[in-house]
Amino acid sequence: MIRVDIRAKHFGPTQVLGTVRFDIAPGETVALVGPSGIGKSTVLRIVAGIDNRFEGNVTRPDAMAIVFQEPTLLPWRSARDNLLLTQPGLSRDGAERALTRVGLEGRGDAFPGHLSLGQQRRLSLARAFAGSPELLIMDEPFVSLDPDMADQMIGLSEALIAEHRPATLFVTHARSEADRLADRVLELSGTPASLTN
Ligand SMILES: Nc1ncnc2c1ncn2[C@@H]1O[C@H](COP(=O)(O)OP(=O)(O)OP(=O)(O)O)[C@@H](O)[C@H]1O
Repeated sequence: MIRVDIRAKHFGPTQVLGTVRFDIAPGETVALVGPSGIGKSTVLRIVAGIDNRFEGNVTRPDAMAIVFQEPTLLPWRSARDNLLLTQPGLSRDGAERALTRVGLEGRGDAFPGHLSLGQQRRLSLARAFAGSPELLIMDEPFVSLDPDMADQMIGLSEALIAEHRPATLFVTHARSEADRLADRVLELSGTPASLTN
């Protein structure tokens, strides 16, 4: 169980978040929506443990993966090494299977710069799921993709989530994405932004 209990978050003198409280059950997918600048990424960073400067508590599992807006791949390492370096327990065969699962069969030796943006995003997804995360966090993972590619990536994410069943929290601007992928949609509102659910 992921338990988020944020009571306040300030940037300098500005209070950005008030009470933000929600749980995510194992296997549940939750979308976080709200207007631009309200604090969605700030909530994600706190839930992920990247930002510890807030008032409140977050209970999260150790096995966690984060997918950012832009693929954060190591440019001088092959696609295979991008998986193996972050998942040392993964075998070479396991890496090949993970690449094949996202449509990158036989591309293990390719460097990220030689992959298309869509392929880089597929590799990021493969890397996120390779560690069998109990908690998956995604920050606008489908933004700036053309509609066809966004549709493919959403479909792939949906399938991987169904196979691995992590608790998933993702931010999106697109209500259609939230409705398609999420079991539950949480909306941040107000100043400072809050949410109790
Ligand atoms: N490191 C920082 N220092 C100061 N202010 C910040 C910092 N990071 C974010 N903020 C401010 O906190 C507020 C919330 O930002 P955040 O990025 O969480 O919003 P968001 O809802 O994710 O926005 P968007 O949908 O546009 O990505 C904004 O007013 C932003 O300017």
